[in-house]
Amino acid sequence: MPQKRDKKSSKGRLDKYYYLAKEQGYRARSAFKLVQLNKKYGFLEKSRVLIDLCAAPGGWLQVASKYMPQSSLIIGVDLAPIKPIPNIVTFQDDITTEKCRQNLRQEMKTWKADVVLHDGAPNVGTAWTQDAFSQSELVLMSLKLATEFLVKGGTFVTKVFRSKDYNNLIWVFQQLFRKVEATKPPSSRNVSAEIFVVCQDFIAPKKLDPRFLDAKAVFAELEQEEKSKQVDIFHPEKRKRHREGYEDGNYTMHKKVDIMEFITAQDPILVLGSYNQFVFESDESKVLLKHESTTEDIKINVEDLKVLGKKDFKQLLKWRSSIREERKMDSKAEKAKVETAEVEPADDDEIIEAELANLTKEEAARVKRARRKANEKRAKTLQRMQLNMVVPADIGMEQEGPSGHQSLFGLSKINKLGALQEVRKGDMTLVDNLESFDDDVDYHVDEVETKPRDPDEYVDSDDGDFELEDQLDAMYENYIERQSERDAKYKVKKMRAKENEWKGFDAQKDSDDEEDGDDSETGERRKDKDEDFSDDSDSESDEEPIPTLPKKKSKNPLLVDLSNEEAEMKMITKTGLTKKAAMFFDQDAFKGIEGIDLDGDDDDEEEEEDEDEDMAELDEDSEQEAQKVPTLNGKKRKAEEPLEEDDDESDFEIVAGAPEDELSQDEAWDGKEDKKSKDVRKAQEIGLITAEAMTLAKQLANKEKTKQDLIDEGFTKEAFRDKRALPQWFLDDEDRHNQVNIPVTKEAIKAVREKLKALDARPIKKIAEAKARKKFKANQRLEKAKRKATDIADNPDMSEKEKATSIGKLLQRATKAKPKKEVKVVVAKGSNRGVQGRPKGVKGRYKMVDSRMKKETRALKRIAKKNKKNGGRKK
Ligand SMILES: C[S@@+](CC[C@H](N)C(=O)[O-])C[C@H]1O[C@@H](n2cnc3c(N)ncnc32)[C@H](O)[C@@H]1O
Repeated sequence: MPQKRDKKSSKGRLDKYYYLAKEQGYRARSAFKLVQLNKKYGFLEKSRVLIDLCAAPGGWLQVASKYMPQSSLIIGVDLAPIKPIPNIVTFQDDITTEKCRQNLRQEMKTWKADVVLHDGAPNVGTAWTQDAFSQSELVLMSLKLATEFLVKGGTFVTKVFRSKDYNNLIWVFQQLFRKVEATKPPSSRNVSAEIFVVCQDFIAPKKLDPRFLDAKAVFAELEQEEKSKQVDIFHPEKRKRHREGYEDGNYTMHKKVDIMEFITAQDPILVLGSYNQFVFESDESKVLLKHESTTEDIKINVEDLKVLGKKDFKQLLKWRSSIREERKMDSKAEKAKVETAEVEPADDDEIIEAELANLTKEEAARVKRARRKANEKRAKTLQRMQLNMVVPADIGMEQEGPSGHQSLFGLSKINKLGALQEVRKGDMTLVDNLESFDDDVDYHVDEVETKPRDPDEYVDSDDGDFELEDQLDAMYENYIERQSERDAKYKVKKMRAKENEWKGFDAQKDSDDEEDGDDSETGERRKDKDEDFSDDSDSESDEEPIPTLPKKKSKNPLLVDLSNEEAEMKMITKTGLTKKAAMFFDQDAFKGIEGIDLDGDDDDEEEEEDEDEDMAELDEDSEQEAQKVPTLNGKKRKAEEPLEEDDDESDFEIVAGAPEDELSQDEAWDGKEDKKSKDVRKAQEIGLITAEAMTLAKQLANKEKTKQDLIDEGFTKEAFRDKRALPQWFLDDEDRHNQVNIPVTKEAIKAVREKLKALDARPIKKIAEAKARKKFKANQRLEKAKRKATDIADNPDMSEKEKATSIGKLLQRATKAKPKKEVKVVVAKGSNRGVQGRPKGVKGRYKMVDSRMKKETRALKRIAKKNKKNGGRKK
């Protein structure tokens, strides 16, 4: 059920002045208007007598009493009752009446007022029943009272609304005061048409022409040229809205119209902007009132259109759309009719020009959208970084990367035509076809993105709506892209289990078909797979990029030529390693290890940057290399051999949910097949997990050994031993004593230890998240306190000392740690003996204790003490 809208909070009514007023005990936020006016003109401090006309609820009176000298005479009058304020005289009257004048006279006795204030508004507190003329009249009436009670040289402060009468009023003020200034204090809302006129130095003429204070004479209509009010039907939005005053010829402040006007209007936005209220008066609209889609929210919203928030606004437009749709008011025939009736036939040049203009506009919109998307993405990443949820390395991987030659696959591009699905299947024909009409892809994209808007669509969903749609689109695209990325990663992981070398899509096709089973695999299932890997990608920085492609130069626009990069990779560094190898050993895990510290040139920043960029890829390669080892060791299959997915003896068979086995990870590498699957899987996931793997990887990278050497070494007598017929006791014995002696270097052991240490030190995801959350909340608290402190600091109404204490208290509150929750100790005796779960009458955290536990704790303490005495030696 829709929530009732809180009128007070809409339009940001509860702004900082509202809170400040609350904090400082003012009855109304309007008090700050007088504070600010007085700050500018300084009339209160030097006054002894003040009259506040239209003073309820008394905010201005409070300010006056605060700033005026003690024992000043302050009188407040209003139609509404004013709650008593110490040392202030208040009474209830209509300031336009003689009675009010008499009462004032009585209170003033022989005194003259130094200041007369007037903040009256006829509409306040009631419905908008009065018109602007009454407001101006009220001002004139207050001026009349001011002229009667003001001392010569006194000040008159009044609120006026910008209207046709404004200039006339100012002219009258100028005849009676030497200095007249109109001003809008910062606390007066911009959306309000009110301004304040401060009239200083009252002339106090001996004789006053009564026409100055006669509304009829002052507001006599000036002869005005009746301007043509032709509405530009092609650009209705250009019609100037008189936000801060009244439309010519229309002096009513509150305008209402039957809701059918809004429903049937060609431009509903214009109607919305022109009226204050929609009413259900006509028969047709009465039917609408009972319509099921006319919710309470809609009914409330239409009561005051000037305070509509964006959500309300959209809600109202959507409601209008639904009604129009239901009544078939948007039929194309009708639209066409309107169009043909309104649009004049244009010549060819005009059409071309219009089209060009349209295209430029669309292009600009597209660029803007792209920029916004990029900004959103960046903001999101930054936010995640602030939450410590990512490390910079992650960011690099999340970035789309420069479009064009840098990115490996144009996944988003091929995805546009559903080709990604085909690629998943391994069918490259569609993708290859793309090559020939690459431009078309862009064309299609543009066409989709910049489809001209239906005029009614425009009307029915404001600009904000489109922005929202765009944002959602951006998020969705981002999501899809990530999904395809993950799909690729998923495939890579799977493929790695079967294949040593990437064969390209074509070679991969068959195995992929088998592997994916039916390619019509639902999105649901694919999502599941993604989820399996999602933890990986979210929490680990070592996300895996797509494997390198074959060197064969491909003309396919979707494939990036990496030959140059590969050549670069092969460059020999000063240390004698290939650049690729040097970069591999530049990883954190190898830092500080003498033998592996291969960075020969620390100062070469450029190279370092390059290395950073490619690190992920290299890491991947190295992992692949390392992961090939168990395959080669355990089973003699040549790297170049095609895969046989269904080979039962495949070393990389991943057993789903295989039970944990107790074998050491090292054993994963020595060719033992059955129980090692878990270790192999771990090795696949984590990469270089063992010292042996490190050693082999180092040897490979240093070119001490070739792949062939490793394959050859894999041919041991152990590798071919058929263990199926052997008894378990024998196998266990063999496992224990017949270990293949693999030479492991000191450095490798150290590196592995470092790596494991780093892994241990890394908090688990949940802890990291909780920490991030805690930090985020603390930041928020601090931000809030800062905001409040700024408000206090800006408050002109507080002394420096007051400000300092308030801010101090605020910060103290913000930084104060929450008291630790107490744990109640409950002794398990009496009614609590043998109680399962929470004992009766115990709230919050508790701990059950019993006498046995007490004795045991004491005994433990005693033993510990004894041991300490004996220097830790046991007897
Ligand atoms: C904006 S409020 C004044 C707020 C006041 N300055 C304060 O700070 O609390 C306007 C007031 O004008 C009063 N008012 C309007 N017409 C009046 C009239 N003819 N005579 C007396 N008061 C009137 C309303 O009752 C309302 O309380």
